[in-house]
Amino acid sequence: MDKYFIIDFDSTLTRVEAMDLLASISLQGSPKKAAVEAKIKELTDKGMNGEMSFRSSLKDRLLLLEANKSHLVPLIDALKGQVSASFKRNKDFFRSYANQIYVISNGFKEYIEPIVTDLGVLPDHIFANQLVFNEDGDVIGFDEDNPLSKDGGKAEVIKSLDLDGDIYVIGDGHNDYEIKAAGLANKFYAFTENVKREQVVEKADHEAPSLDEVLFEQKIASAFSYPKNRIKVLLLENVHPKAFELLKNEGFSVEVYPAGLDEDELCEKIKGVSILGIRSKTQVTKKVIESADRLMAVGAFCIGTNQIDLEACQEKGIAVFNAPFSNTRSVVELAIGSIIMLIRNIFDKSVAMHQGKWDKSAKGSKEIRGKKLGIIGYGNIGAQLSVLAESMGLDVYYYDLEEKLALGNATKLDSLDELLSTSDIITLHVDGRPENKELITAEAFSKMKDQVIFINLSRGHVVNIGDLKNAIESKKVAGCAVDVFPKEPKSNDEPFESELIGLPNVILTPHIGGSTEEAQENIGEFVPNRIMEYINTGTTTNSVNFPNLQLPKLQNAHRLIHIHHNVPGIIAKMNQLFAEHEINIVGQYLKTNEKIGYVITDINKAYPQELIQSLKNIQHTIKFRVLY
Ligand SMILES: NC(=O)c1ccc[n+]([C@@H]2O[C@H](COP(=O)([O-])OP(=O)(O)OC[C@H]3O[C@@H](n4cnc5c(N)ncnc54)[C@H](O)[C@@H]3O)[C@@H](O)[C@H]2O)c1
Ligand SMILES: O=C(O)CC[C@@H](O)C(=O)O
Repeated sequence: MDKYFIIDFDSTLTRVEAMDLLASISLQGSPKKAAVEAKIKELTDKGMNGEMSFRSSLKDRLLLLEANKSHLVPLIDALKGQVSASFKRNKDFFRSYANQIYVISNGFKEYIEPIVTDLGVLPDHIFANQLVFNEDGDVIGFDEDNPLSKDGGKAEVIKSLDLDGDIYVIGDGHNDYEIKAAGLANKFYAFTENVKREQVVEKADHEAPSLDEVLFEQKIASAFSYPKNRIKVLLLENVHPKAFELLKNEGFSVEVYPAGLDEDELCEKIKGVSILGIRSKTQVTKKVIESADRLMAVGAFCIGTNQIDLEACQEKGIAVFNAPFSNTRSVVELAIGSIIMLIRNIFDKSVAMHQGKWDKSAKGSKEIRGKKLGIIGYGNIGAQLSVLAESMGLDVYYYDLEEKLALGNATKLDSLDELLSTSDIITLHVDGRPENKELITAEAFSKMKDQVIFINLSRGHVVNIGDLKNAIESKKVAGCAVDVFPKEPKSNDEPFESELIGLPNVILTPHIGGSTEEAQENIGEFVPNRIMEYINTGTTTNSVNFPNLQLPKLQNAHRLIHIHHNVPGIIAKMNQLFAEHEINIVGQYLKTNEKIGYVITDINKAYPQELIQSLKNIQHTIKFRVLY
């Protein structure tokens, strides 16, 4: 039995309503423009939602337009750039099914035809209204004999086509649903890539957020082996809206949640999720990973990844990405600001002023110039701080577990103890690895100079808070800034509790070292781009737990991704299978780390399903994915 596809034009095949676009062209420069456009939009929606008869909606809109034949050229040009993304990428479908595809629209043939014939729709498979012009070329109406100018017109046209086969309707409006309601279609797909009309979706047999979804459902080859809208993304902890926008535009189904989730909540929520986005609060534990049934990637929308069980992710073939330097500068600036505020006791002075107390005195206030700044952890943040601090006259010392290049005139110290005893100001910029738990305890404080300034913008568990409190109370520490805490509230609605509350010359901030608009927007762009690269091409650049592979763009080939435990002989077994199936390898890329091997194989021939199964069955396989 043949399959026929009836496709709507406005807001389905193109992202926009052509009449809205025509209005903005024809009313260009007119003082009425905004008001008329709004009215046209309202009439379009009413017609599409079924709140108003279609014919009246069309008539009223045309009257408002004041359009002329000359406006059609720029309209067609503009529409060419507005073809829906999933239609654009599935040109093969239009070619292969040309005899079975019809575009039936209540819009106008004058602009529909040039757009859809470009896609490969046959001219005699296009049904639409026709404009009527006067001798000056002004639009004065439409051909009222055309069935598509009437309510129920689409059904009438389809009936007249007398198609012998199954009929599938793809559209966003009530008038598309009417075809199914008239008993003329086997299925109505509510197309929601551009606009989602709840009243229409409710009545549809299937919601199609893209053409890929329709093709997947119909078992027809599509540009994507798996429709992106079936890939669920869960974004927690209020990540920047940019991330939502990018992932949504990519076609994924994205859910956002403003706060963090605890382990049990996340174990529940993670089911069906392919991409998880978190910040520093959500703990992605082994239990969470074990509950995840579809997870492919985790995005840490921050620098630190200590909140993620990276090994458990590796074991399940889940790639983890972060933003290693998007908020570096913000943390450094806060460190500099804190140093100056603390060394001058500014916060306490300011609080006193707010209480009406004037305490003009230089006692305990110092310049930073010439003071010894000790940086523990000379990574991206530590090193950048070193440069800025030096330019402000601080004498920089650092200690790092790894060999690091000293920037400017900074002095590398060989032990933590040496740094503790040398520095007037100590600032922590180590990562949150478990071994750093309580790196700074009473013992460390006892090795510091008296009246030291102490700053922790790294991770809460790195410092024993009780010991810090004692050091402040005993005046060992003259001032401190703490941005990170062993226990932090999950959201802004939870109260903050700490032994440090109320202590003198102590700046407490709610883990906002990296929370600037610039940094968050940067992160909101950086992490989704890494994840999308991974999902679309297999590239793992910047992954923190996968071997990093930068892959070439794929052309006319299929890409197979195989993730396995790093044991000898896997690639030989894979290639033996390719040889057995007489499949030519056009590119193969392998990279391993201590735990896993990551192999990408590009092949130039359609692959049989048995090959896929055999590749999955290779012992030590963790995950297998076909990209195209
Ligand atoms: N407060 C915030 O909002 C905020 C923002 C960004 C980053 N951070 C924290 O800052 C940390 C550092 O960020 P980064 O980008 O500089 O990371 P990084 O990985 O570039 O640098 C960390 C450095 O610390 C060193 N290190 C680790 N443990 C050490 C130890 N015990 N003694 C000495 N050196 C040690 C490492 O060798 C590395 O050079 C992040 O891991 C994150 O936890 C906090
Ligand atoms: O924004 C966050 O939640 C964490 C910021 C910071 O700790 C980081 O690791 O980048």
